[in-house]
Amino acid sequence: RYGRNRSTLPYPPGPPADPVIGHLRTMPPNATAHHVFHDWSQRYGDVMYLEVLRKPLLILSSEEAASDLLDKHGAIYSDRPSFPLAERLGWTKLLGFLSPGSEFREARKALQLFLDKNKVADYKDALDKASLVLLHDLLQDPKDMDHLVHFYTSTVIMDITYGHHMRSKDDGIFRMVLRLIPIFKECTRPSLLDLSPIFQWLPSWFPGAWYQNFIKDAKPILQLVMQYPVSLVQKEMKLGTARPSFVSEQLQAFSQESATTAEHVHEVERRAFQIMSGGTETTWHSVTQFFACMLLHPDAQRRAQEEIDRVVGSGRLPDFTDRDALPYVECVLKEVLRWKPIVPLGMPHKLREDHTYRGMFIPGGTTVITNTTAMCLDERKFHDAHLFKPERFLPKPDGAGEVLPANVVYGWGRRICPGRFLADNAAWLAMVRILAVFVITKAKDAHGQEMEPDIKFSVALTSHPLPFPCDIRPRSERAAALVKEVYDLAQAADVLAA
Ligand code: HEM
Repeated sequence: RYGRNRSTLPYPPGPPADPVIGHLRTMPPNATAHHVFHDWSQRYGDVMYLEVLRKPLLILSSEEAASDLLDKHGAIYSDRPSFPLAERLGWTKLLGFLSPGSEFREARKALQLFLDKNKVADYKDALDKASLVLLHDLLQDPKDMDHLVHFYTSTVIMDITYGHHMRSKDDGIFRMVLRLIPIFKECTRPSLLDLSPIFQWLPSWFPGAWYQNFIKDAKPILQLVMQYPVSLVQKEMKLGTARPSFVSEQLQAFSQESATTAEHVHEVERRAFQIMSGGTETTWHSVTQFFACMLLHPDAQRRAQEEIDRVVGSGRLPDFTDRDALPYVECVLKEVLRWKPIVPLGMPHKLREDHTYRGMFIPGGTTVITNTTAMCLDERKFHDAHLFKPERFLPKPDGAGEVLPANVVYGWGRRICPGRFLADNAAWLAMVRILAVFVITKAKDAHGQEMEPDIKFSVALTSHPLPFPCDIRPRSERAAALVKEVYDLAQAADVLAA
């Protein structure tokens, strides 16, 4: 039910446009769009309207506007725009890209049940083990921090999703996961396909048709990563050796309903892949970003460590039972997520039918972008928003009593991130244990001079700090010995259980 209503109501404001092509020339590149949209929002307001080659685009830069539209009018604001490159990769039936309907509801329900707030308590064991490996490996090879953090988040996801126990970085499935990193980055890059499907027929040598080779190379990798781990679980189920996991639960559920068909198996592959693809990289970004924040803000690092020492002492590692007693650490986690949002422009939604908001007309079919960066830098909500100040979240009078709504970080309405409770637990445990054991300081150059960190970010759909030098060492010999002890015990228990 799309229609134009120009005569009665104005469109939301936006920057000046060219005839016919609209804002095509003014659209910023992906890597800087969040900053440019933030600047524009200061001039044109928190509800901005643009058109690129007649395709309508709405940019929401305040929590109020996003909540009014995407939460309160979720029935019409929960669709996704088309992602031509992702579609050509065969991702149309992945939850993140599905339009609302029965397939969406079923897939969403399966993921929500598996990642629900109470259910994620079952994964604390997996997090505990994976975090011990992270601490242990950081002692051995601190320079490999970024890779080790990625291994941590991947280990957790592989364990709970496929029951696959990754023992080393040479694990075949982990090596497959690594091959996904450049693919995920490329698939949000604008291409000629965004302009018209006709460009899918261009030959790969044609200028600008880079995506042809990309699709050819990426498709078999994606197919392998989707199918292979599920096929392993199927084999293990036949042998009776499968560990409990999302995939084994789903396959069992399908087989109880009726005879399992190839389409059932493909559906399980897609759902599991969606957990893997949504869950490994995002949490990885947040923990690596935490290292950057601690390096840049030694006072915050010290204050969090003092709190942990006071509450937990030095005789054991912190665990989830300590969480409520560590309010400052909680603030550090929130500030890491606010200061540089992991998903700087959220994931776009699409409006299904014409709508009126604050007396302005928004046409059906509009792509809606939530400018998370602008919301996190909103000075009305966050004093000195550009500064990293965890205490802003402490209640008054110790802090400023500021609040970071979960939606701002994890999205909106019917599309809110289903993995948010797991992400929160995984990031918290890694951060609190790293703070308990390590001190993160500036690295020194060959002349013994401290190197001033200049942290830059690689931004596509998600944002990740580019490699930065830092020194990560145990806070004391006791702390290092404790990690080794607990790690050895956990390994021994694992061998016994296997
Ligand atoms: C710090 C970590 C994470 C952040 C910041 C994050 C953020 C987001 C955001 C902003 C969205 C888009 C919501 C919207 O459309 O309004 C999203 C969607 C999604 N996330 Fe996450 N996420 C994180 C971790 C995870 C984890 C651990 C999983 C899975 C285990 C996951 C699975 C998903 C899925 C499947 C969707 C698509 C939902 C849909 O389209 O209905 N995410 N996430």
